[in-house]
Amino acid sequence: MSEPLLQAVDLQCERDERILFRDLSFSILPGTVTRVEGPNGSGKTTLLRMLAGLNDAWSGSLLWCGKPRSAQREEFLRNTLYLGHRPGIKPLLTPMENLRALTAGRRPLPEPVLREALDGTGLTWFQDVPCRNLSAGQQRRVALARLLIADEPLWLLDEVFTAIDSGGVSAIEDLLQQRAAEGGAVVVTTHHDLNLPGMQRIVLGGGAANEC
Ligand SMILES: Nc1ncnc2c1ncn2[C@@H]1O[C@H](COP(=O)(O)OP(=O)(O)OP(=O)(O)O)[C@@H](O)[C@H]1O
Repeated sequence: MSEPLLQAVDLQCERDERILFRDLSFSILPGTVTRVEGPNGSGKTTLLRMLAGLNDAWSGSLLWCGKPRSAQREEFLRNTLYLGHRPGIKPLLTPMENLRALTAGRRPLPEPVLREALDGTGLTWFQDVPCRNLSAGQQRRVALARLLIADEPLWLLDEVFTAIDSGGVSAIEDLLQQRAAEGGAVVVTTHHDLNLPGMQRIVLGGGAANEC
């Protein structure tokens, strides 16, 4: 069996004196898709932000490739793609300008590759329109174009299906499965009824947590 990319051991997180989850342990193996599920306010976004290194208010341990994540933060960040539940795009910039900004600081990608990614999300005719003039789903698609060019082995995706139409939903589901088939790992929160073959589930709610 291959080594986990990410391992969580006895995670606990408290918000406003309420325990969101405790004793939460799980492994994220290469080649897998994991869905974090639970009712509103159960801590899905909080957990994903913890995994992404964006929230330090927790206890327990997180290992990246078998070693404490804190000791190899740069390597972890280089190998992880996090998409938050907001599209995170700038309204005055065009989709192309946004995609360039979203990928800046990573491996520089030539313009045709970025253009192809936007084409792949159905934004061919909107590449030069300011994003504030796009619909909610189209704005989300700009952020999702990152998935078409991402080579990070670990994807942490918060509510990526929000505002996406049914054709887009199946395209994203295919992408997640493709990432796993390529040996990557995906952790996703969603209220959409995602049910991929072999999918692991982390169920939050009621102050306890289970891995299924
Ligand atoms: N920065 C913060 N400070 C204090 N409490 C917070 C903070 N962020 C989130 N919370 C609280 O933590 C709880 C979990 O929030 P979180 O956004 O993780 O839930 P969620 O499961 O993702 O919910 P939803 O399904 O509605 O998106 C909520 O009760 C929220 O009010």
